[in-house]
Amino acid sequence: MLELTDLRKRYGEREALGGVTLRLRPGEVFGLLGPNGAGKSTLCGLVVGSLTPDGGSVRVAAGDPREPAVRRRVGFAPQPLALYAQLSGAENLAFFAGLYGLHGARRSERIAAVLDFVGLRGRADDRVGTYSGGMARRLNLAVALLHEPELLLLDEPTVGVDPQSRDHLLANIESLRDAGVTVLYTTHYMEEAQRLCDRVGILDRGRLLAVDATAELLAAHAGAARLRVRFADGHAHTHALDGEAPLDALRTLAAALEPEHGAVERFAVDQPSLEDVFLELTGRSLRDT
Ligand SMILES: Nc1ncnc2c1ncn2[C@@H]1O[C@H](COP(=O)(O)OP(=O)(O)OP(=O)(O)O)[C@@H](O)[C@H]1O
Repeated sequence: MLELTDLRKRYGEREALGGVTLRLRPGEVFGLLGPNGAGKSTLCGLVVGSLTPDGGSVRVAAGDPREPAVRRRVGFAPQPLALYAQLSGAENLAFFAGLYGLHGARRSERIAAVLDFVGLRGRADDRVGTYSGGMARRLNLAVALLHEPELLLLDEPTVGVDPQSRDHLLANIESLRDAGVTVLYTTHYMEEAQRLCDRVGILDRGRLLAVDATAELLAAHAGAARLRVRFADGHAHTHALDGEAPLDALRTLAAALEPEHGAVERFAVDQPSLEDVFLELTGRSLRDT
């Protein structure tokens, strides 16, 4: 559905993408995970044909995304909102529907369908300037879906949105996946990627460091789950579980350390996360970048 081959992009001296090769399978939700500045927006711009590569190629359904017929197969919800604040939600949709070549009854039908899908029918006639950040993000998604794209690009769709809109957006992406839409989803929220994505690519400084199913990435790079225990005197102990049952490990630790540090006061099991994968691959924490 989407095929990137040795894709390169520079802005002057700055290399934004340094040779990215990636194939998205039809119907998969692919998470492109990387910190600010990793090159995620640049990659999206190249896929929708708004940027021109300096090297390599982008193929969408075996075509060039700069050709209008190919571009129409792609929906894009960009990170900077592409909406008119002074128009209502419905007027924004009508405007973009016109750009996609949707007219008459088909246009009205698609506008109603996407408004329902993102849960904004009740606010359709209000000016977008009065929307919350989360509602505007949902409308941004609605615009991207008007022409029923086969490939949907979502560039950080949940940044700065309230929890309710975030849940709505994530549920929307899940139903798009169920409907067979191929989704390329960029984020720096690893828990979202873990929840939604069939496969994840770790992008850092313009390079794809790893691509695999989330479970495989965790198994290969995130290490074991960890048991954290805190004792009555304040002593804290962390133990890598490595296949051991947490309660067995807790009993062993308690027997060994309680005589010196007093009773176990608190304990927790930390499951490995994509954050650990990022840390292992880059030596940096995703939160600190
Ligand atoms: N128009 C531009 N001119 C110059 N440099 C740019 C331009 N757009 C992006 N860059 C630089 O290219 C690199 C990749 O940027 P890009 O926006 O693709 O990253 P990103 O992963 O989407 O990050 P963010 O989430 O912060 O947008 C960054 O170093 C950025 O500063």
